Amino acid sequence: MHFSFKNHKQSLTLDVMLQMAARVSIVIVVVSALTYWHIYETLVSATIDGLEHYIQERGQRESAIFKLAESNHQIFRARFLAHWQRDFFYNDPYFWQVFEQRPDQTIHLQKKAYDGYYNLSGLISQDVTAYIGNRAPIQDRTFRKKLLLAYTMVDHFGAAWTQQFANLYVSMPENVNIVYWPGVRWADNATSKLNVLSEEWVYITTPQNNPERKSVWTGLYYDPTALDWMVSLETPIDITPTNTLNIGHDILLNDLFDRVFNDHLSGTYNFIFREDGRLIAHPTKIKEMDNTRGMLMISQLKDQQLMQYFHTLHAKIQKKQTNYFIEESEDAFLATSKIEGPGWWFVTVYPKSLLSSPSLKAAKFILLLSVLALVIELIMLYLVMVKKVVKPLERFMEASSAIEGRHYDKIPDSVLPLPDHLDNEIGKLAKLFKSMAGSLLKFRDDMHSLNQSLEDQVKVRTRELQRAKEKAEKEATIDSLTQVPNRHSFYNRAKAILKQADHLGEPLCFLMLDIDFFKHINDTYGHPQGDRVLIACARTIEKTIREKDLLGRLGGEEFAVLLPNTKIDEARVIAERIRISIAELSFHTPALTQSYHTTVSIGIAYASENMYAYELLYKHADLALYLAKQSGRNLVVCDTDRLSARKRLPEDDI
Ligand SMILES: Nc1nc2c(ncn2[C@@H]2O[C@H](COP(=O)(O)OP(=O)(O)OP(=O)(O)O)[C@@H](O)[C@H]2O)c(=O)[nH]1
Repeated sequence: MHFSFKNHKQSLTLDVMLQMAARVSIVIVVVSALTYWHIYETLVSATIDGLEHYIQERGQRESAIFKLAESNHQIFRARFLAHWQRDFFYNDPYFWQVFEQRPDQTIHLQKKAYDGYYNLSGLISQDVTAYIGNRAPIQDRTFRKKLLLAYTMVDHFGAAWTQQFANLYVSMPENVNIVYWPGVRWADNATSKLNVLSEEWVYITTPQNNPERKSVWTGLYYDPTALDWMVSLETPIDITPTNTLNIGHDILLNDLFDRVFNDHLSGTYNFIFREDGRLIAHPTKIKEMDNTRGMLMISQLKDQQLMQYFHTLHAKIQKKQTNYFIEESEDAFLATSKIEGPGWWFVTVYPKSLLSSPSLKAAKFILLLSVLALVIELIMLYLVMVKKVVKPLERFMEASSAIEGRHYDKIPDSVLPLPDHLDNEIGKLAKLFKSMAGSLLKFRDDMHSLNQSLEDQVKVRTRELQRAKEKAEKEATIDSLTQVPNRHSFYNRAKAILKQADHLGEPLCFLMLDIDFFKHINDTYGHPQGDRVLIACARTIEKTIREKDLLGRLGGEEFAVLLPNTKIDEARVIAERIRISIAELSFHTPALTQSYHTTVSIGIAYASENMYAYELLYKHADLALYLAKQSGRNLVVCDTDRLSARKRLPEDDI
């Protein structure tokens, strides 16, 4: 049997597979989405932890140089004041051995202070230049003492600190600057026009600009002498409120910028800004910074993303007094740490795409694996469904078709095997199906037997009915006593014969017989004897007439014989033969004590031409019989005899 399916709803396997595929697909999508979400959240958490460590360390690292500068200045100031209070050794000859006055009245250190010479301690002094404006109070011994102590300390400390700093200098409000700067003869070419008080690194230290008298930082600037980005730390030393000086460090920022730009986590970038919105370092804004010589405000840049970062971080800095934190913006995590000293903020921009990308990759991988697993599962399901469900169902369908075709025996006999060996529901169904087919088979056989039995009964009953019918018919047409046609039957048959004779124009005779004195026999010998006489007369008449002749009992002791194709003379011969045969019969009483005889009277009517009517023949025969009775009985009288006798008999006798 072949089953074809127009669509999946007609195939159990396809339907189940499609439904499963649809539901599992939803699960796969949900699982993939959850995987993405879980990995992303895990990565975010791990990244934030890592970033906190990173930014903390990075902040400390980038702050180190600035903190060192501040530390250096504290040491320098303490040492300077200590020397001053202990009345630092000073004498003019020594002062003028290292300083010199130029024609423009400005005072400089002698060239040897830069080129190198053995000082009073026997050590080499070098790399120091100095400029003292021509209006400085050089006549003031205290001023000269301040200059010499400052020079001596710059000479001593400068060499120790050049590893980390470009230089060390001391400036004074009297238009003085003494600089230790290897490789840079800073003051050599300075003329009287130079006023160091106009420089930021000096004027920010004045009591007006720095009333708290603490270390202060200049802004970022590009130093044309050093060809480097710099920031300077200035620390005031107040010998008295009016006698002051400042220590200065120029901190080269190239290394810092280089680290900002190049030392970053993979996929991230760093930038530095100042709390007031000034951009200190940014890998993509170098050109703008050069153009503005380090005075670039973030708001000047038309960079919406950077502005957003700044606003986010600024709000956070204002709110939270902490040196490092992680802030989340729309598209990135902003790991931020304060750089101690100049009050800058170091920011690492960690794009969220760095996290979403691996999360998406993992989710895609899970999705791919799941789809692969689904395809394999569907193939397995298809194979299992075909083996475990479809094949058994096909067996059931074949078996059902067999039952529909009434071939019940094919199932219990396992011509169409059902999976009744299985222990599951299909196995149970198969057993039930087989049992049902067995019941149907038994029912069919029972029905067949019952049918056969009914058919046999019907046959028997039909035969009985036939016999009864035949008997009834016979009883209806045959006289039960004499077994010859009764009056009614004789009449019907005689009419048919008469009709045929009339049609053929054949001659025909009608005999009417009546046993003589029959009442006497009954009365004398009993009614049963009378019956025997009637039977014997009938048998005798039968034997005497021809096969084509028709005998009938008209009633009582009266018989009639129709003789077809018989002329009157032939009829008379037959009638005489009957009369004689009966007369010759001998009867005995049951006890054989007596014997007796009987006779018959016969009337003959002849049918010819227009005489074929039964009633007419009957009447004529009856009249002839009457005449025979009247004439003495045991006689044969023809109708024609009666007519001739008529002439002799009165009409009333008829
Ligand atoms: N045993 C017997 N008697 C019958 C049967 N049918 C009629 N009978 C009797 O036949 C007798 C006829 O008597 P009747 O009509 O007087 O005629 P009959 O005695 O023969 O006198 P005739 O005909 O004049 O010679 C009656 O006694 C009837 O009871 C029958 O089937 N069996």
